[in-house]
Amino acid sequence: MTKPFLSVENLVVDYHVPGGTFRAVDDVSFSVDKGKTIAVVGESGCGKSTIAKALMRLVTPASGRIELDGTDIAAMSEAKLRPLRSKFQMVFQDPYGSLDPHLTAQEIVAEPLKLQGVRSKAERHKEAAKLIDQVGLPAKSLDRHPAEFSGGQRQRIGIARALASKPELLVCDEATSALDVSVQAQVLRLLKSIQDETGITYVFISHNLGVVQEISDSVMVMQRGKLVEHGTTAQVLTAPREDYTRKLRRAALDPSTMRGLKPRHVVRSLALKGA
Ligand SMILES: Nc1ncnc2c1ncn2[C@@H]1O[C@H](COP(=O)(O)OP(=O)(O)OP(=O)(O)O)[C@@H](O)[C@H]1O
Repeated sequence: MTKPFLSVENLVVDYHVPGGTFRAVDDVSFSVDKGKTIAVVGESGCGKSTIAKALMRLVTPASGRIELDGTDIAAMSEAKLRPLRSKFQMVFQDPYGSLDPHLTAQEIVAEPLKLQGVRSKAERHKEAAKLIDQVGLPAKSLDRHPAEFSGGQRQRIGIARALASKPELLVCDEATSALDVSVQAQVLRLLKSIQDETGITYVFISHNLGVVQEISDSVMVMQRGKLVEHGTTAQVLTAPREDYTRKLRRAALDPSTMRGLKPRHVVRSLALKGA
């Protein structure tokens, strides 16, 4: 059997808070094979973004292992991490806030290439233009600034920037949540086609079960820092084993929380009701 591309074992993440520590992720283990997508779901504050930050090593876990292609990065020093950082990248929820407003789209996408040691500016810009084309933006986008793009287009620039360093793992933290439903569907299609082409592995954080159903092969459900259920997307969404997952699914079916689901998702989600 081949080893999973990402293997997380007994991950614990603590935050320092006044008077002590707060355990945001408590003994969480999961794995995902190369070229597959795992979704992380759960209510607000359950620890989804903290898992993303730990995978990116933006926070240092208190304990546990994060094996990326066989290398444990959980406790690695920044100096040792630096050459590996291009392997794992992140796409954020806010496509505007995460892009430098003073740079053009081409400069934004070219920047990671500088960090990777591509010395020639012409070379960096050529590669950025290729990536901008790959994410479906027209060539005339190259000289524009973030303010001149729509939310969906900005998210495409964020994806192109994340792909510039040819990562093997992309963590998408609510990457489509700020987008309206049709644009959300386009960005999901884009992510899927990139995965088909490159074999990239995704960790997809979302509160939207419709989106999760669309993109992921497996789902892990978090509650108050703990992993409560983990299985294939079909199993977790159609035949959840845990009450908490059933509650999340019911909440997703509630018309007041349906905003953000495209009609196809609503139909599918409703179809799940009888399952
Ligand atoms: N820097 C921090 N210091 C202290 N506590 C934090 C910090 N960041 C997050 N937390 C706490 O850790 C818990 C998990 O937060 P996290 O952002 O991972 O949740 P989440 O599931 O991503 O939530 P949301 O869906 O609202 O983004 C929350 O209780 C949060 O208040």
